[in-house]
Amino acid sequence: MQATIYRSTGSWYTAKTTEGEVFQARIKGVLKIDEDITSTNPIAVGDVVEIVREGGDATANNAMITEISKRHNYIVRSSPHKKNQKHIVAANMDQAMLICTVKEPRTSNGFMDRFLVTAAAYHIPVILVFNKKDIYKEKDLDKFAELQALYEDIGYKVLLVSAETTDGIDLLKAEMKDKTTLMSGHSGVGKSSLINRLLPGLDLRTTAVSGWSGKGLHTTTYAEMYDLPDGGKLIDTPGVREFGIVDITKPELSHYFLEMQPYLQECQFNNCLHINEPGCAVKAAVNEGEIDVERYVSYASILESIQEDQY
Ligand SMILES: Nc1nc2c(ncn2[C@@H]2O[C@H](COP(=O)(O)OP(=O)(O)OP(=O)(O)O)[C@@H](O)[C@H]2O)c(=O)[nH]1
Ligand SMILES: [Zn+2]
Repeated sequence: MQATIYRSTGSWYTAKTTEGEVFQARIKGVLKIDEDITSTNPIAVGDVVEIVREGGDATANNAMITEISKRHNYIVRSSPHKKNQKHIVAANMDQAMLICTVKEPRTSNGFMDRFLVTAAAYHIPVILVFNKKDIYKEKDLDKFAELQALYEDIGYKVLLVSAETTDGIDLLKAEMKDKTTLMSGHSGVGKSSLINRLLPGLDLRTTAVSGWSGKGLHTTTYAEMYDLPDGGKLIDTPGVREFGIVDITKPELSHYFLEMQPYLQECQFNNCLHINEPGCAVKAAVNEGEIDVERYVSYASILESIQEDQY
């Protein structure tokens, strides 16, 4: 039977068949995976697998996973447990939503750009969802408008919602209908509150943004997939602070800043990293205001964080 992984807790997986039957499944032997990736987890949420009911008992919903289908995409981050190893967060998504907010606690451009770069590298379209609209004062709305213009210009969709008042939630639902959407965001942005709006009855725990630091507490630990009531699936990811730029090399990086792409062929040197090289078309575009300065600052900072030995 073909099934999709909805949850993984290490050695056990929750798999749902196309008919909607739910199994607790585990891996039989060593799975052959047709990918050039070694990760700490062989199977991730969103994976499509072949399962066989265990022990021939038609009443027990235990199963063995015997095969895994080729992924059409996946997103990885550095393993939380093992240094220099990758952990597959989720597979087979149609899109990702990054939940952001301009206050309590404000999402930095650097954080957004890292997420956008990672998603671009894995060919996953991103929608930026700004939450907590209800508490935005005039200056916050101005900040939002500025960010909306910046990211929409590059080609990203940007939404403004409130989990508190449900303002904008219908638009969010419309974007998710019949698609598999990964939702991410740093702790405290209101991801759990939004998911509770999308999946009434689920009642994910939400935590008040903790004390003086303004940073939320982590309440979620495992990526998990849910069926949306109006069609489509939602993948909730743990309160990841940052998606690592695990697989990206320095020369590749500018390709994932989508607005830089048209200039890359114009640089004098074809291995230009767009920092100090003469005749750099990217820097010229920044100086002429065609590329946003803050995006360029993000670029330079991510470039610096990429290990030299990967270059
Ligand atoms: N004013 C306002 N507060 C909100 C909104 N959405 C969430 N919050 C509050 O923000 C805090 C964090 O919300 P959560 O839903 O727990 O945030 P989270 O992103 O899931 O955080 P983690 O569970 O730590 O990953 C809580 O105090 C929520 O009540 C909103 O739209 N407006
Ligand atoms: Zn250049």
